[in-house]
Order: sequence, then structure tokens, then C-alpha cells
Amino acid sequence: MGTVSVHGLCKSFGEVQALDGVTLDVPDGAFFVVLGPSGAGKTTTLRAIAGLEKLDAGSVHLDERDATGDTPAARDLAMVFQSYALYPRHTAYENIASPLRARRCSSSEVAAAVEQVSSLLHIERLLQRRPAQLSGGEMQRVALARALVRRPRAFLMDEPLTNLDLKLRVEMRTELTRIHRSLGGTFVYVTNDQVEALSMADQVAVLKEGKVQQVGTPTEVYERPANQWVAGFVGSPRISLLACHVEGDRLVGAEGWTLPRPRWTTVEDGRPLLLGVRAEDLSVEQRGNASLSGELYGLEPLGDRTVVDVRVGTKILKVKARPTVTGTPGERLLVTVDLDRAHLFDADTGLALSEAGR
Ligand SMILES: Nc1ncnc2c1ncn2[C@@H]1O[C@H](COP(=O)(O)OP(=O)(O)OP(=O)(O)O)[C@@H](O)[C@H]1O
Repeated sequence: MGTVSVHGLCKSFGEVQALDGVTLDVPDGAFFVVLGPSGAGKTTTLRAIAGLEKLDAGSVHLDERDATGDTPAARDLAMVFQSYALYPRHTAYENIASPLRARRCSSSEVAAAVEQVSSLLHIERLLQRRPAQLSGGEMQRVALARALVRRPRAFLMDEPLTNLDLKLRVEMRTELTRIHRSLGGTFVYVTNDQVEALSMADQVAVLKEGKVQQVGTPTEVYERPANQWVAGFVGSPRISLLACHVEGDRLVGAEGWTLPRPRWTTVEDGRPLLLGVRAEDLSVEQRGNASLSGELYGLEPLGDRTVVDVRVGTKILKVKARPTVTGTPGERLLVTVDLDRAHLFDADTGLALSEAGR
């Protein structure tokens, strides 16, 4: 078993409310990602689970048992940090073996466990080197191996890939998912990188200013963001948001445009709304009757696609287009909107409107 549940976690540092009622349920065996911008309270949440933070309020349950008062050691959790925290004078082998030695395992048990985890992480040939003789990526693998070498109740990982270059990060994302599948343990993984979150997680909790905004699968968080903030934080290029309201069967923009009212919404006339549309749900090719008139503002070629910036009134819409798209800044464009995939948010509360009709 390896369930982790936290309920109503509160923690302030002086004026800063780092955690403001954080409640999360991590199922056994999940790859659970806590995603949020810098300062959202991700590390503090992880430290609270590990027992490294004295809480103002709230409880931590491990395997359904109240562990709020337990020492870090009694919780039986393994933590991997952004900084590798390896012993510099010890070889990779000794670093990896250290948690087992602390538990007084026999030499043959240690050797077998180190061999197994080293093969999982493809670091067998590095075992006799000291940290100074390893690259950043190799050190990260050794640090991971040290956490994975024993079978704790759960693994807590605090942005472990942050210090790696982009290529290694991408590789390690795939590796970590593979390792999680082969080990079958519970991973609680903290990151501010939404691509990491969407690509690795079974479930994502989105955190902002010490409050959980949404918990769901990557698809749920991306396709049905609970509020305007989550919609803006998750997804690249950023979702375009346009002020508007409903008038009968029309959606009327504050910038003067009109679109057909999305079939799935039953919102009342006149209520201030925000229409949210992702770049892939906008098109500069003529595809339907739901279109907005604007002018080309800029082109951002990204190899496999080009992001077209289109100015509609004072707003810039991000539109995903084919890499071959061309144009001159200032030229008139019609942008087709896939209203079945668009989002509406209450402009005052930021909350997503019910999507019952979809
Ligand atoms: N020991 C501390 N003393 C004072 N303030 C702290 C302390 N630890 C965290 N904070 C503050 O609490 C808030 C949450 O910090 P936390 O490290 O949990 O955020 P985070 O989401 O992990 O950010 P990052 O992605 O930058 O690591 C921040 O405003 C931070 O400055």
C-alpha cells in the first residue's frame, strides 16, 4: 500500500500564507503531479507530507493512518530533490547503497538491490565514480537510484529534472514513466513545468497561492479547466481569452465581434463572460461560419507548426497553423473558432461555466 492523503494543510511563513487549506488524495501506485508556478506552495506541500514542516493546521494520512505527528523517518518515504544531495567523497555505488546500509542490510542484499536499480536506470558503468566525475544527468540518475533502491511507502520528488538540459529532461521524462511502471510505487512529483505534468502524470493537482485549483487527469485539466487561471496556466501557446456576453443566440464580444452562441451553454443574457479558445481550436483557414475578423500581427515558426498572432480589437489571439503559412503584418484575416471546443468562464469569479450540454 502507498496512499497519501493530506487534508486542510495550512502553513504560513510570517506574512506569506504558503499553504491555505490544501487537500489531496493520492491513490496507491499513482504518478501524482503537483503543478503550479513558483511560490505556489509545492515544495511546502511535499515537505509537509515528508514531516519536514511544522503545520499550522491540517493532517497527513499515510495508508489511511494519521501520520501527522510522526517523525520523517517513521513515515517511510523517500525524497528526491532538485539538488542531487550526493555524498561527494563516496562512489555512486556507496551513495546508492547508503539508505540500505542505514537499515543494516547485509552486503549481499545491498549488492543485489544496487545492481537491480542500476540496471533499471542504466548506470551500471558509473558505479565506481565519485559525483565530481559524473555529468549533471548522471548525478540525477544516481540520486534517483538512491531513492529507488529501497521500497518506501511512496516517493516524493521535488522538481528532480530542473537542472538538466532540455534534451536530457525529455529523455528522463520517458525514463521516469518507465521506471514508475516497472516499480509500481506511488510517486508524488512536484513541478512548475506543465509539459512534464501533462506527459507523466496519472493525475495532476494544480496549485496556486497555496490553494488547490483543480485535480484531474492531464486530459481533464487541459480539456476542462476548472477556472480561467488553470486554463491560462496549462497549455502552450497560452489560451486566448476574450471578454463577451450572450445575447439570444449570439455571443457578443466586448471588442465588437459576434459569434453564434455555443450550443452547449445555457447561460443567461448579459452576464459578463470570458470566451477561452486554445490555439489548436482556432484556424486561419476558412472552415465554418464561426469566425472573427482580425489582422495579422506576427508569425512564430516553430518547425512542425507556426503560431499566427492575430489582433482582434486590442486582443492578440494565438492560432496554430501549418508551418507553410505566410502573410504580411497588417493584412486582414478571418479566424475560424471551433465553438464546440471553446470554454466560457464567468468574468467575475473566473469559474468555468457548466458544460452539461456538451
Ligand atoms: N522557510 C521559509 N521561510 C519563509 N518563507 C518561505 C519558506 N519556505 C517557503 N516560503 C514561502 O512560501 C511560499 C511557497 O513556497 P514553496 O517553496 O512551497 O513554493 P513552490 O511552489 O515550491 O515554489 P518553487 O517552484 O519556486 O520552488 C513562497 O512564497 C515562499 O517564498
